[in-house]
Amino acid sequence: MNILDKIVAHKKSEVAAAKKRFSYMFLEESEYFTCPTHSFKEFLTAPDRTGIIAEFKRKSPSKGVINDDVKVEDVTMGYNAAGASALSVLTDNHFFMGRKRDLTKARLVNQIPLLRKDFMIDEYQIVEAKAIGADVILLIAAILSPEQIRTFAALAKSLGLSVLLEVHNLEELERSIESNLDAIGVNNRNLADFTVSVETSYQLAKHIPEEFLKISESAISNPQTIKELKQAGFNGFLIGENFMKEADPGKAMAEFVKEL
Ligand SMILES: O=P(O)(O)OC[C@@H](O)[C@@H](O)c1c[nH]c2ccccc12
Repeated sequence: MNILDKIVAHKKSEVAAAKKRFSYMFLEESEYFTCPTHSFKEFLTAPDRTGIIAEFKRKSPSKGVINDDVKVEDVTMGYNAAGASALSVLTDNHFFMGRKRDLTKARLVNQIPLLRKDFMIDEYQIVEAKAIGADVILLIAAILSPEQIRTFAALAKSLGLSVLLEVHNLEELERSIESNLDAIGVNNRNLADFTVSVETSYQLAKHIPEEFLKISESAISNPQTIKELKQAGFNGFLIGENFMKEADPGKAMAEFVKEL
């Protein structure tokens, strides 16, 4: 079993347990449930922002523990002050040491789009994303059927959430693309074996229709790469480890942004 299969298997049992403990009705009681969301498109195309989607990630299956010594409020406020267009917070606990509570803590102190970074395999998680304060959900093409992508995206839209579809190759892109998506993210990391190449973004860019935001995800560690990705038509740049590996990730981002 590759890592992605393991994550999905674990996620299925996690979601089944969560569903038993908290009903949909309970989720809908959240104060966030009726709150208006921040538009991913608007913030990513705002001229006074960097296009960077800055990620809070303590640990990953590929790198192990990256940073377990920082507070989510401090890091996300630092990212925001450094010009992040959006924030990404891992909520998977078993593989990434994230918590749903991390996302809600980031929500309380930031007024820019907040992406729930998790492995969505069930409608319940989308309703839950809204209830914990997210603005954007991630749908990973590698683990979802076109039918699931369609129904999950429609549900997200009905809740006012933006949808980021993640693809890693042309086949995933072609089978998954549909009108309820807001952004297409090209993951430069192959989630099945962890190899990374920014080339993946350049190769797929021309196949992404104009109407969708283009995001390049993972393995970005150099401001020059962002300049080149912008030239290739990318609007957004998802960066995690390069900032999180530093003692003060917000400060690391502020330094990085000076060279853009
Ligand atoms: O830390 P990096 O290499 O900058 O990557 C960030 C982000 O793209 C990565 O965390 C990611 C991309 N797609 C995912 C899906 C699930 C979990 C994590 C991810």
